[in-house]
Amino acid sequence: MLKVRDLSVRFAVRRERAWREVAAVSGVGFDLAPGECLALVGESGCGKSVLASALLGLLPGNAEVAGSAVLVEDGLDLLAADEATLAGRVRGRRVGLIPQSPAGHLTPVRTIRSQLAETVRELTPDADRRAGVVEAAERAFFPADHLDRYPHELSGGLAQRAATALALVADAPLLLADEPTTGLDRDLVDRTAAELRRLVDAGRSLLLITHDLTAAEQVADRVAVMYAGRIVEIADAAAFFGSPGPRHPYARGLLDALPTRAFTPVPGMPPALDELPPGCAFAARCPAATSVCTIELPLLDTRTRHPACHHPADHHTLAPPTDIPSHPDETSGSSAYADGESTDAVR
Ligand SMILES: Nc1ncnc2c1ncn2[C@@H]1O[C@H](COP(=O)(O)OP(=O)(O)OP(=O)(O)O)[C@@H](O)[C@H]1O
Ligand code: NI
Repeated sequence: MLKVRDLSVRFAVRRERAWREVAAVSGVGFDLAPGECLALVGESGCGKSVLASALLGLLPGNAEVAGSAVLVEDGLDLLAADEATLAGRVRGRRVGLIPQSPAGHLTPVRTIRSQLAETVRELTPDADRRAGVVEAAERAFFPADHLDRYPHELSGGLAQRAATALALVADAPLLLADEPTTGLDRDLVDRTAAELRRLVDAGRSLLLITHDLTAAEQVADRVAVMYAGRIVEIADAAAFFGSPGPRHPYARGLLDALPTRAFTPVPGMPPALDELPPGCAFAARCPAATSVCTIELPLLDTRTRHPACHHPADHHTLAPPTDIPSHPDETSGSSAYADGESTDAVR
């Protein structure tokens, strides 16, 4: 469905009377198949929404985009397409967006019913195939008795559901959902996750951007972990959330931060994107970092799936299951991470 290669986004910003370059997205690549959901996870500010905006041509004027994002069906490169093509043929029709801040995507002076009705008319010109407004609302669990309200009369969760309903009208084959479960209670999160999964099972491709690892686990086939603008690991969801778990120390840290797991947040903060260090951007926070990490930038190998890390957890040296007698040499050190001499440690 979609092939993204070497996608980078730079913002020019003025700070203290000098121009600086914000490296919001760097060298991102992934494929997305029909009937597949890829979850993009990572801390606030790591570049997830900028990536989605780049795919839809919705970046502001101070952004510079490089790379390609090709819709496989007809070879259209979303990054090279002009605004008329994107507005007339792509957005809403071929690529649906469930936006992160629904307020900005709803028209303030019109009711939800009128906005849905217009979108239904515009995107399904064939009257026979046209879904009713109530039906369109129901797909996103938007209650019919709230259809005559204006956006400002809705709670955050209801505005999110209205924006989701609008995004689903055209049955676009590719969906970008940017934090679609924000502001929803657990029950609605589960229902939204189930509806998204149903769309994927019906053949859509879904890029699910989320902080919510529990929602990602419910919906995704694969997980891409983003840190400081780069994808540092891509893994099958079952292996990522189950056994043997992710290999990148940051990805392992994200899971350990979950309340259902160790509940220990990754210490420290990500670096500013306008002053990234020369080596690994995670090195300063990483339990496995050594001197090479501060010098040499590790890159994800999308073919071998080797994570962007000099010392990834080596699944072959993870502690063996307790029912199998282990060789003493294999368990000494007991670190999940490969090698990394302590004399070489940064911290
Ligand atoms: N127009 C802009 N000019 C300069 N920097 C920008 C601009 N838009 C976004 N950025 C920067 O790009 C980085 C990535 O932002 P982005 O919104 O993609 O993060 P995110 O991963 O979606 O975070 P969140 O989970 O909070 O939504 C941030 O550091 C942000 O400040
Ligand atoms: Ni975002």
